[in-house]
Amino acid sequence: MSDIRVKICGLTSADAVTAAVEAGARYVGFVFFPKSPRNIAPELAAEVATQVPPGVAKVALVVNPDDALLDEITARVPLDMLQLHGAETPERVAEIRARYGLPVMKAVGIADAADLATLDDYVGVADQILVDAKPPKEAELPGGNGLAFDWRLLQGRHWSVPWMLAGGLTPENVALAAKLTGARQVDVSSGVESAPGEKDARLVRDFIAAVA
Ligand SMILES: O=C(O)c1ccccc1NCC(=O)[C@H](O)[C@H](O)COP(=O)(O)O
Repeated sequence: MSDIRVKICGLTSADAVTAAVEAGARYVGFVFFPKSPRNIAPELAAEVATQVPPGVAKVALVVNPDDALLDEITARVPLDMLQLHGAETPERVAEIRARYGLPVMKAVGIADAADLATLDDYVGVADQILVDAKPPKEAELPGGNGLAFDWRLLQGRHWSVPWMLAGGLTPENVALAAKLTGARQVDVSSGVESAPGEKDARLVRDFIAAVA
């Protein structure tokens, strides 16, 4: 048992949540970003979140959120963590953490070695960091693009907060990605879908089994 913790992100239905939980996911992610094919209404997220058992963290993914959006989501949905996936500054991360009393995971996009320095800005501010692929300039979405970065960039890197590897992970490549980077937590969205926003229960099982 490798005990790598898996986050399945972008769940949009009760069936998808059940598939993720039954397969052994330790985190389930809900995307609150209207441009995304994985966007979920707070009402539906609230409903499906109630079926998530203790021990599985319910994560709300937001992009440069204002307080009104966060007020609404946190009031309606029983959450365990906020994932900030935009250009939130360390100051804004600290503000959100203090205002909502929830752990915050800050996503940072990586394309080359220079981007790694940005991660350090959030250590000591965020509770966790999500090391993701940097989206292409023309991308509609700041994440969830199914693109990987060069995992060798992370070799020999250590952070004093828990971190998660993301970006283009699939059932086929996740074991190698974890081995090369030393990641103990991994996050996936597109790699376990049959179409954008449609989680495939078999791919979810295969992904988690690949790092079990
Ligand atoms: O998934 C989305 O649609 C999305 C929209 C806006 C910001 C982030 C988004 N997704 C991020 C993730 O699902 C993951 O945290 C991560 O980026 C992995 O995505 P993928 O490469 O698709 O596995």
